[in-house]
Amino acid sequence: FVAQQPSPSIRLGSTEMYARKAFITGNWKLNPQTKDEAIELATGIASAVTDDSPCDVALFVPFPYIESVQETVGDKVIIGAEATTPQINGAFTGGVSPVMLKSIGCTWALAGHSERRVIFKESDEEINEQCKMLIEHDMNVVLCIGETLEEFEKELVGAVCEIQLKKGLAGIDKKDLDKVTIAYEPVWAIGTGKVATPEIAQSVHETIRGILKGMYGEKIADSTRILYGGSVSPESVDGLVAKPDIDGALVGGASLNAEGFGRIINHESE
Ligand SMILES: O=C[C@H](O)COP(=O)(O)O
Repeated sequence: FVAQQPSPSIRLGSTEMYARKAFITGNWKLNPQTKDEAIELATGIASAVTDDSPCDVALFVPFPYIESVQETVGDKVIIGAEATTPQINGAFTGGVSPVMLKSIGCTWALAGHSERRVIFKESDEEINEQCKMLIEHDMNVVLCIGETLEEFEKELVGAVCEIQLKKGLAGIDKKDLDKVTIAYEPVWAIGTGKVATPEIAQSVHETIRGILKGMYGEKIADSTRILYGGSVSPESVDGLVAKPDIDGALVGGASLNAEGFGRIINHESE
């Protein structure tokens, strides 16, 4: 069982249909507070991943814990970074580059999380540089996109997703889309307990897949995994992942509880 390089799709016979394997991912954000707690949490999560689990599993964890957590989970869980710096070296205090991450065996990272966009003021252009640099170094990226509550209320969801997708993926070639996962995270649902209904999330995911189709063609759009993020819980996961265009979840708060996240990993699947 090797989870480090999940195959995003399986071609079904001679049809143009692609089956996307579910992908459950956790984002620990600025948690937990010590390395020992991180190892304990990772141990619990890894024990929930079995050969019968219906998905690939990844955890995006704070930089100082990456190596210890990788050792803890072995090849059961992908371990990635929560953010990266697109520059490779030089005077960029606090930066962590893809090359540094690769040197410790870490080949996955998030880009464009709304907390990076809002709190750390990362622009679409900077996020695009991060994505391109990760791909140039043969790493995998989960590009996060999503609208604010105000944009949602003004019915700008499709427009916002299109801008963030097109700017985030600008200059990224079709042949590299197998290294890209998209996470749709409505800002109003993050950490608020207000999960988007499966119907709302499905409708946005369908729109996102349509935008990807326009950018890269049907095959790429059909094989790219699109995750939902925003207050996903053990109770809400089944309804979300049952929808045809929701290929998994990016889970914040609920990934800090091994039992609950284990339930999300081992969600109901057909
Ligand atoms: O990256 C994860 C998202 O920000 C969702 O966080 P949440 O599950 O705590 O709402």
